[in-house]
Amino acid sequence: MESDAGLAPEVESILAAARDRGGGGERVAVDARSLTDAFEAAEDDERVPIIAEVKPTSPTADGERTDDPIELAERMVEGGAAALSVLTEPEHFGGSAETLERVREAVDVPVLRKDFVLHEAQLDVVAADVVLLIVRFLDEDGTDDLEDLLAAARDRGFQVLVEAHTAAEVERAVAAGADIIGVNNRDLAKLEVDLGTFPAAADAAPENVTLIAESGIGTPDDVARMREAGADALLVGSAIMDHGGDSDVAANTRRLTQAETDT
Ligand SMILES: O=C(O)c1ccccc1NCC(=O)[C@H](O)[C@H](O)COP(=O)(O)O
Repeated sequence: MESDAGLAPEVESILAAARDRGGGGERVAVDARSLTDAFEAAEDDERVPIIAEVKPTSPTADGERTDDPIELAERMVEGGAAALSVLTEPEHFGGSAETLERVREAVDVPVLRKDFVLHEAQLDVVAADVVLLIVRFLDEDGTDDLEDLLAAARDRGFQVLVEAHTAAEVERAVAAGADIIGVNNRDLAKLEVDLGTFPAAADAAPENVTLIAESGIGTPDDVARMREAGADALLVGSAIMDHGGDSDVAANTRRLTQAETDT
């Protein structure tokens, strides 16, 4: 990859580790649980479609959550999560492929693999229902192209969440053929969160794209703001995990999944 000028040191470190990480071995073949069906089921049940993230820690977290990730995942589903996201990045987020595998066995909702995939071989690490591809970190020297990775992921049976941060990146994702696009409110260059990001970028996506608002969402008011701006679903980590605390992740999830029904 070219120079990472302008990236926060933590992000440079994440990308350096991702470049060094190899792939799995055997080619993965997935019979994926449908993410859009899970969102529809949540809507039918009057739950806000939330992807709750099992994220033991992160460069911006206030501490670590050391409870059993499988129990956390099960409690998130009890709280109404339509889907789960599991960090598999080990060095900065405390994740692992093994955790994802165990979570996916323990729950029946779709599971997103959250990692920094730069090369096709890195898709062959673990079966998940959805994989993440981040526009900003692809199409650079030393990484595979977004289009090629999207096709390689679909060939293996994965659904693909393509992550953007600006309207231009949403357009890039659409041009590459993405049908599920996340707009990250966290600027991955500087690690700053601005909830104005999703509303500013969402209009660049056509109607037929499933749009997910990511990061920095913590309250029912934040849920309302993202939904009014066109979010079909929301990805929430820190506010549910309560890093450094020990609050009930089922209650934390329920507060957001019930945001449109509680008065
Ligand atoms: O969360 C971080 O600190 C972080 C740092 C560097 C790169 C990526 C990072 N997060 C990835 C994510 O997109 C979030 O885990 C996800 O959207 C949930 O965000 P939040 O609800 O704010 O925990």
